[in-house]
Amino acid sequence: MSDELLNLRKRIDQLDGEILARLSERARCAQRIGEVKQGNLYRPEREAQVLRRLGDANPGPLPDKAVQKIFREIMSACLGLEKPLRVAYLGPAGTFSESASRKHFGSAPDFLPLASIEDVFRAVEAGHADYAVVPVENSTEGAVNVTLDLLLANPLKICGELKLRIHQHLLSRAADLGAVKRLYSHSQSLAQCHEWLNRNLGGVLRVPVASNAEAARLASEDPESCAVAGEAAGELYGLNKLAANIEDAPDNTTRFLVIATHDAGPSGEDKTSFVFSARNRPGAMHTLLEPLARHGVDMTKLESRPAGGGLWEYVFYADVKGHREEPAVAAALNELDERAAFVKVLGSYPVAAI
Ligand SMILES: O=C(O)C(=O)C[C@]1(C(=O)O)C=C[C@@H](O)C=C1
Repeated sequence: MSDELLNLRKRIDQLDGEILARLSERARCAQRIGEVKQGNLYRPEREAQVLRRLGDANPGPLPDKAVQKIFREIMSACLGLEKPLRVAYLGPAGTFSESASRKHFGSAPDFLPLASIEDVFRAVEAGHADYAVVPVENSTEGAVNVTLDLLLANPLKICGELKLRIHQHLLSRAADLGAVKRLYSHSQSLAQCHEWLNRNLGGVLRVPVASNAEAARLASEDPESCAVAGEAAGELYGLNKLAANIEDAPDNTTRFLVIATHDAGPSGEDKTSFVFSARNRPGAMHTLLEPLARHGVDMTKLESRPAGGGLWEYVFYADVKGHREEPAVAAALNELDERAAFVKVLGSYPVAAI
């Protein structure tokens, strides 16, 4: 071994020792915070501030995202010392919802895969889970209506959001595409990759199944099958990646919400989500949204859903920039409340930090 290599490794050992000593000191601080702070131990607003500050202060050469991932895990482990969290998601293990849950909470919590989005909401309401991660919209497929309907019907709040780039891979026990006779996947993933599949696997039978993870499990049992699924499912079932990133839209992304019995405190860069319904009168929508414009509140999303009560009656889901405790947002929501048939604030939460 060259002298230079030897010396560099010695330096790394020394630095690792220093990092470890500092990490232990940080963990003791977090433990003490857990004893002195009142209320919820998990503080999404504080975590978002830590991640943003470190992203801004990063001197390199590590990319901001890499630094933030490391600190996400550090905070996850520190919070685990204060209290292990239980996080519910739409299972089975290996789904994109699991990847989203781990991206947001790190690996310290106990993760609880459940059979439906309804079950996920119910688990938090019944206290079987502290938090839940649910998909709310996909850049190619649009809104996840079950989630929107449950947000309206439920007393639970939104305390966070995150975005996950959805990369679909062709996974199999087979060594190459030529040996494959059947393809399993969730219908949404088949839709997201149909152009690639038509070009490369036109003659192969496509079998829609309940989830990508289930598709990977089936492919692991039969070397003549393959699955379209994400990285996590492929690793869980030990499959070869025959082709990577086969999604047709290069920026395929799903937005997830974090659900709890409470929302988040102000972090300095927040969003507020609410649902409202309009009285059926000409110009009603303009009257309702006018206070937002007058108070300088930016709307980032507006989505309609049938109200369920009568034909052609709608509820509207809106996201605005800012926290509900900020004066402009509070004033605009108050005025909206006076004018609308119904308003429900779903929560204020930090804009996705990573
Ligand atoms: O600041 C706190 O309230 C902490 O508990 C510390 C800490 C952290 O590790 O930085 C851990 C968990 C919280 O969700 C936020 C931050």
